[in-house]
Amino acid sequence: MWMRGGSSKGGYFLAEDLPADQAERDAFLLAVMGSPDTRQIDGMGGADPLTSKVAVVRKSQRPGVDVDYLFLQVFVDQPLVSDAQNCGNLLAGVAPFAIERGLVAPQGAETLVRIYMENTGQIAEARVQTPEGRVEYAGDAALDGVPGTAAPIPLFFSDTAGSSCGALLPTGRARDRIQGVDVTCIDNGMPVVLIRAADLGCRGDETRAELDADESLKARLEAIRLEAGPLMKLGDVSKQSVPKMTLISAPQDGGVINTRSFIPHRCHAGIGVFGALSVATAAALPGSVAEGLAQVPAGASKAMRIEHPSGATRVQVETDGAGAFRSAGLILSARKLFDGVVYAAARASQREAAAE
Ligand SMILES: O=C(O)/C=C(\CC(=O)C(=O)O)C(=O)O
Repeated sequence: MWMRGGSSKGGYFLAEDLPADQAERDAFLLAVMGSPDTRQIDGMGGADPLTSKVAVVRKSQRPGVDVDYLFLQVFVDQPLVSDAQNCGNLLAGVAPFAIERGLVAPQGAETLVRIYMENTGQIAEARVQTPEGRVEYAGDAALDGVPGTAAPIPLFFSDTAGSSCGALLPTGRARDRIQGVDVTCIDNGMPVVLIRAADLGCRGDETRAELDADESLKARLEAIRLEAGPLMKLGDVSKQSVPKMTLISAPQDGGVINTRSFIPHRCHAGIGVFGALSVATAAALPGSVAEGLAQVPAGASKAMRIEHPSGATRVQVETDGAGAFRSAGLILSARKLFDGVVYAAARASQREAAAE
């Protein structure tokens, strides 16, 4: 099934429909998307990292969990399929897909689906509108970066710190200096390196196209990223899509902070879901590079708008007495676009790349 999940789009597969062997599975998915090719002309991918994504879903054997979700990023212009990151946007489509495929029975007007996120070993809860026992996609929830409105899918997370790096602050510090630039390395659902835009000669409000065209900026970011990877306990990240690199600047539209995120080689049209949560966490962290830029609301329960090129992502955060994030929620939506048969035959080069 092809679905929009949040502000991303991708293929949703039942685990049992994919080859069990990982190299065969990856070769098949490269062929499905048409990678590597900047246009992905021979496949379903949309020539953008945000539309070259896969969700693999299965019924869960874990107590209290309905389905397991594995996210796979299929690179556009490299023969790589990576499970090293999670994706909160495709996550929005997992619960409707699970109901559509009969993995979860509808429970009345609204169905709660508990999802184990295999990439990070953490749990998310999603609520899907299911009047008359069927998924309702139409509704009035708007998402910046997605035209129109759709039925809201509230998502809730209570345990996202150290998702891939093992600790909220993987270097043990709120601020590090890499390649002469102050950075904050953080992982509250997504490994992210925050850098003040001004420290790299940027304003922070550049368009996605302007930033994507800035080869010297991208080279600088990549050099910092390759050094940050091992410091963040991610090892060699040269063939990985994490950590994400986020330029921050003062909010321009009443939000907490303004962002431009590289995921990691192209600028995001908005910001990832867990990326936004990690940035929100850094914004509230004393000593981070966001200090002096971020406008963080007072109180234990915080409505935080993270500004990005398409508008803002709204995250509702609950903190404990000491100000540490305890849980977070946000409202996304998803839409079923197509359900059918995808035709793909891996070429020898795709099989060889996937076997490496
Ligand atoms: O950062 C990326 O690669 C893009 C994402 C990931 C995401 O959703 C997240 O951070 O949770 C997206 O917008 O789909």
